[in-house]
Amino acid sequence: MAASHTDSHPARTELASISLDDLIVAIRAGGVDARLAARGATEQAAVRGMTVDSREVQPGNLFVCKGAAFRPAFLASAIERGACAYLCSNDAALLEQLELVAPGAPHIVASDVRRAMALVAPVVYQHPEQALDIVGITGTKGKSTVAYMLRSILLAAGETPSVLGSIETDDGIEHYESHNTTPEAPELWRHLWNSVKSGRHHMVMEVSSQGLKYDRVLGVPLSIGVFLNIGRDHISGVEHPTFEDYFASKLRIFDQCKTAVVNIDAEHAARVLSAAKKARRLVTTSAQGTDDATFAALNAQSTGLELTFEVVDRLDPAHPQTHAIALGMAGLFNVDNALAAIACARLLGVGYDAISRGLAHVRVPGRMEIVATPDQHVIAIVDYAHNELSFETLFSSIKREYPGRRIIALFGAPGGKAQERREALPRVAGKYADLIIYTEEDPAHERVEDICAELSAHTPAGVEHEVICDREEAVAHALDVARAGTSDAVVLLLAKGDETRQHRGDEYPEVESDLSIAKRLLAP
Ligand SMILES: CC(=O)N[C@H]1[C@@H](OP(=O)(O)OP(=O)(O)OC[C@H]2O[C@@H](n3ccc(=O)[nH]c3=O)[C@H](O)[C@@H]2O)O[C@H](CO)[C@@H](O)[C@@H]1O[C@H](C)C(=O)N[C@@H](C)C(=O)N[C@H](CCC(=O)O)C(=O)O
Ligand SMILES: Nc1ncnc2c1ncn2[C@@H]1O[C@H](COP(=O)(O)OP(=O)(O)OP(=O)(O)O)[C@@H](O)[C@H]1O
Repeated sequence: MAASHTDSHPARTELASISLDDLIVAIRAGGVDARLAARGATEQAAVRGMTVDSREVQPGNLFVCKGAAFRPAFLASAIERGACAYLCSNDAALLEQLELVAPGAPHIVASDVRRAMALVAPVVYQHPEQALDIVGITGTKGKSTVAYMLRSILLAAGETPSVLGSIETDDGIEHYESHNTTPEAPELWRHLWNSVKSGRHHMVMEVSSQGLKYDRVLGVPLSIGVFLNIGRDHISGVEHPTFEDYFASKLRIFDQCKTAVVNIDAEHAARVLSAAKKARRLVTTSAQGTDDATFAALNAQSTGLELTFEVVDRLDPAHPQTHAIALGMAGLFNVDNALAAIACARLLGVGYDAISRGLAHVRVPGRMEIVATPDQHVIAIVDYAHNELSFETLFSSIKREYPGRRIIALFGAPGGKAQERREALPRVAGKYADLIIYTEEDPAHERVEDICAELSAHTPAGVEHEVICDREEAVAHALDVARAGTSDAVVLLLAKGDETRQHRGDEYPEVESDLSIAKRLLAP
């Protein structure tokens, strides 16, 4: 997919200036009303780049005034930093306030400022999508994992894809720990532009339900849209009011993708498949080996240190092919994720040599990372699972993958939020674990002792458990207990992944990550 249109595109290194009139045309073409104000000053208003954050304004930027927490002072500061014009909503009181802080500044007034900023962003950033294959991945669980798997495969194939998701943002020019899974439209288009500027051909991005609902990805053409799974999550006053709203938001991914990749084993698959008809092409995956799927996995097994399976590839139905895959991660659910990554890679024209190498060496930070003693008596797994849904998936998978091993689980619960986890997590872990160790997990303004006492109180009767508030000490103790045991053990270090900070009070002090402690103590 990539090479055909990428190679025909000339290299671009600098953004051109765009007139406000051109931006108005783009907004109106997208069905949003817009008008230009302070026309007399517009000769100076040649736009180069744009932003929604006054703290990031560069000279020549268009500044977008939007948001619940927006203050006119942000515009004043944006102008001071060199913004040449602003975009705002058609609200008389707001317009009056903005005129006071930026008298005579040229601006565009739009009937829907969120959609308007998404409509102008591709024009400001000179349509970088024409030179990229953009892969969008949505689902309740597994988005980051699939993104990293696909990146690893593309790297093995000699490409350097950009990545945008909940863990990191890397577009070849900017590289940082992400704030949101899917950024606001102007930021997103800047990352697409940077990708083109740095000579990249692919953007692999996680697409959150919030991103879809609030038009952050409006107009971003996806070569491939992946729908992994859907479960109850992100339902709250500040996210989605209902499961229906959450589900419907996620299904919007099919409005903008050429090829849809759908996991047909997931719950609600029939509705997902029906929505996926909007895409020009449908490709399906199944880890249950079904003959109906375009990509199916057979004989999935864990060796303790890796997962192996065979993939049956029916992308060309007349010539199905089967390949052996080894994945350097734990968790049978990662076969679902690997199939999605394989499907994307194949659609992008990558062969099985690079697919096998990419998957064998993939590392997804803090997700099902394995550290073992040389004799494999103790296998530690660092994972990010932190809610009921991911605990249930993780523990049931571990029980099947490591039959006969003693299961020692270590986790806590965060302070000041998600109160129900204090009942749910011990209940789920208690069904599978032989020993649970409760410890610190971002206590914020609560006492770790109190949170752990609540977790202890909800532990099912008869399940052995301990409290060790100092997380480093707790991890060391879990590994010591496992090492000293007569039977082989798997130690699950949960919920923090490879995070290196604890949220204590208003501070975020640095701590050693679970992964680093496990490596130091088990495999120095
Ligand atoms: C704080 C908050 O709740 N913000 C939500 C709100 O944004 P908003 O447009 O009203 O903007 P705001 O946050 O009130 O800030 C006002 C504006 O002032 C600007 N500003 C601020 C300070 C300053 O000095 N100068 C300045 O210019 C800010 O850049 C911003 O543009 O309304 C938007 C929709 O209308 C939400 O997307 C957005 O969610 C924030 C970004 C957020 O973190 N949301 C989470 C729930 C989220 O999106 N999560 C998903 C992952 C979860 C999933 O899988 O669905 C994600 O994609 O990250
Ligand atoms: N396909 C899957 N099905 C169920 N659980 C999964 C799947 N993939 C990963 N998980 C679990 O979810 C956790 C988070 O995985 P990942 O970061 O890939 O998901 P995500 O969709 O990006 O999540 P988030 O939206 O929370 O950032 C993993 O640590 C693992 O426990």
